Amino acid sequence: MGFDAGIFLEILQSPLLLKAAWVTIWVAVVAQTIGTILGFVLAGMLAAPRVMRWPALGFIWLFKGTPLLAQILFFYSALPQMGVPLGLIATGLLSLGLNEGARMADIVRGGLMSVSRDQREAGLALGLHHWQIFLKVVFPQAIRTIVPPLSNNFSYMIKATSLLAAISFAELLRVSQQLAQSTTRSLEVYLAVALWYLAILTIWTLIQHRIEKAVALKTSSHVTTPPPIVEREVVRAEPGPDAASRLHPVLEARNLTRSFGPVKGLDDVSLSVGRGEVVVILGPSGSGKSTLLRALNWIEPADSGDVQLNGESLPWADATRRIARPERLLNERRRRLGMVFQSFALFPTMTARQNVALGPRRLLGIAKAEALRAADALLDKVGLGDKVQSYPVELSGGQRQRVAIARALSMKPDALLFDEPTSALDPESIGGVLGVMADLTGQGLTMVIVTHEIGFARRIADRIIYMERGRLLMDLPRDVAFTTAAPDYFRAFLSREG
Ligand SMILES: Nc1ncnc2c1ncn2[C@@H]1O[C@H](COP(=O)(O)OP(=O)(O)OP(=O)(O)O)[C@@H](O)[C@H]1O
Repeated sequence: MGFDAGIFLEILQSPLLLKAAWVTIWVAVVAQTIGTILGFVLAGMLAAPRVMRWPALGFIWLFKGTPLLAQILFFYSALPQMGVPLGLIATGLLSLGLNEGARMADIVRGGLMSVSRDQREAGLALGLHHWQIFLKVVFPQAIRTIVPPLSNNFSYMIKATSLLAAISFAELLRVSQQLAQSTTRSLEVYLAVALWYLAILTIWTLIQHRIEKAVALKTSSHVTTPPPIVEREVVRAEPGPDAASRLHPVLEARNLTRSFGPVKGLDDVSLSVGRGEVVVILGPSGSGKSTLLRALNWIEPADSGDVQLNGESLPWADATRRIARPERLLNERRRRLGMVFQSFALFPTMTARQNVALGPRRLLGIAKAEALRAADALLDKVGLGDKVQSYPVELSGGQRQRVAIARALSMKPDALLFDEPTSALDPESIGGVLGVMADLTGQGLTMVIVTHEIGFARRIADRIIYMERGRLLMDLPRDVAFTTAAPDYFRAFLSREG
């Protein structure tokens, strides 16, 4: 008997299959809901003292360690014999729901653990109750980690309902078995059922995208109109014929622009940094200093302009025609620029020496023993010879930042970029980090430093750059920048910053 398209279409739309599809959907939804709630309860028990943890562990062990079909048959046949008669619907929902609870417990636990401890501590410090911290702080963040695997589990749940056919539950598979027997058209019937499953799962995939979008971190759609630009005279000292930025330019930005809605993060910024120069970028908060530094390293995209490293051009297209750069090209470029972040950004699962040795080992292909030896030497250089085996969590802020500097140095970069390296530090640690940076300036390294430490800039910079509202307004040698020859707006900034 060959395939008959007419019969297939008739079966596809048959009220029996339609009803069975509906049963499949609601059973999956209710079982998933039971499983998800149970998952949260079990995850809570796992985080509780031992007396609560053991029953949760036992439950998970039992339900994850035995086949779902065996659990369904147990609830269906063994429980009534033990004096607990369950109806067909209860058996189906309970077996799928309990099994899912065991699977969800780990997913929920992973989600809750993904929220960093300082978020809870910040809530406690505000005086929030534990349940308020959970509802307002932890849950909204954890849910972003929980939703993708939860959605995946629900897709599995839709298919797992077919196991209920074993206890004659009238879901899609069971009904199709009956239809195949009564019509003797198994090819058309099973094809129709497969299409039904596919349709349900496709709709679910679309809903899943919506949910993931809804729980993703929001960016504000509020558009602020920037205050009108105050016209300022741009003051740039023309570099002399033997200036490093003219003779040996390492890093050059040409006409970089970057807009965030109506806000101009970078407004036609050009600058050239010569080999061995120490350039400090100053400016009020929000003036575009970090955006510039990140664009120089291709971490932040620019709308247009060009960033040259040792004369090698890597232009951004204009705003309407962004060029997709091959990742390999960008990585090669980034490897030649070391970057130190405000928040240290050390890898928490690695010791100080592993953090420092990672780049040379993995990217420069240096042998492990040699990379570790070099890492120890660099850590010694930044005053952390006794901390090579410590993990980031065991180090103070200042020590972490010094490891970050050693890590940036480990790649022997052409230039080092510092993005407010001391802003997250207490006054005592700031001195140590600035001391290490000051030492580096004496070693011929090319450095671009964004900082609010005016005194430090005054001591170590070769050139001072001043930015305001995304514009580079001043570029002067240090000796001139801190004199009365500097423009009024810069001197006003210095007196404001104290
Ligand atoms: N991802 C973003 N989305 C929207 N606006 C942004 C974004 N990043 C930066 N901006 C805006 O661009 C401007 C420049 O920001 P940037 O972080 O570069 O300033 P900054 O000079 O480094 O400030 P600070 O000294 O406070 O760190 C600011 O007005 C900021 O609000």
